Amino acid sequence: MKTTPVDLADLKSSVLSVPPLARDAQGEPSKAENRRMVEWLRSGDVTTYLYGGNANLYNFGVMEFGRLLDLLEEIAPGDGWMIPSIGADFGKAADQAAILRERAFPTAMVLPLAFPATPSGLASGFAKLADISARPLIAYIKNDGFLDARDVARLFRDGAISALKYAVVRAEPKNDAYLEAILDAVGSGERIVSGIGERPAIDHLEMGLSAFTSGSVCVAPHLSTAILKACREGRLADATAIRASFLPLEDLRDAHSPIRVLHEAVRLAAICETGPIGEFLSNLDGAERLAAIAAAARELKAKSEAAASGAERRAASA
Ligand SMILES: N[C@@H](CC=O)C(=O)O
Repeated sequence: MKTTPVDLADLKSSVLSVPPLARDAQGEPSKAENRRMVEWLRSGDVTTYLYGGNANLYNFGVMEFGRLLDLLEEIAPGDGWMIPSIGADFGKAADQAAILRERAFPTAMVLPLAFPATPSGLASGFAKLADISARPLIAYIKNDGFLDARDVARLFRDGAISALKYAVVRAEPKNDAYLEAILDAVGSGERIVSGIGERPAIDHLEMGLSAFTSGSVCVAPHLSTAILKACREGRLADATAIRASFLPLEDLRDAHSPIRVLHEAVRLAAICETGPIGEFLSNLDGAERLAAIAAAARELKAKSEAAASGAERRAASA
């Protein structure tokens, strides 16, 4: 597992997968099933695993946190970068940051608390959490104005954060005054990752962001990696064509809850048995809805497998 400080190459080198957390029938995180998830991602050259919203860590207890960190260490590939999340409220985040201080994880992401919180209160809280954990953290902006752009720049300068996950949904991702203000204040997008999956990722990379996070990468890692690679090589038409394969599943995620649909999609595509989704959420039901998710997830996974075997064939004949 990567234990060195986060550098620019770490942020650029892989899609940042945001996996669901597989749990057993008793609701305990399952080492075997989460390992299957990570191995499938690794087969598609995905080396970064960010356990946050899709893992329902918003509702994960402090007393279980150490055991989760143990599990993440155990299932991490040798070159894997595991990123746990802390929070969302300050008190829970501070308790988790104290646990993190004793561990080798290079960073953790702070889950966003929209209420009760103010931009300046969040900025000073982030600095305290970085002190408690003794490492720079990853900030996660999901709502307009969550943090002041100048505070984001200051948190970077002071070493309180090493990256920002930017996830404010816009009808037109390139028309985003808040993101522009953050980019102006920080001076570059090299430590900012697009945080809303494949849909806005190409536009965000064009705007200078370094990479993107994704839930659906858990179904189709080879294709998501191909989007990142195509963007890096300036093949935007190729990236856009590959992205089209993700839209049926992304549409279902947007319609019925991104977290809940992903949890079932991974199971229905036979990637791993995800089990119960965790407290304060409930697994999706409804035969018709699950059938639609299964069809979209299986088709997307099949395309990822086809891309993988095409790449293997090309490598063998080269
Ligand atoms: N929310 C997005 C990106 C991850 O944070 C997704 O699940 O695709």
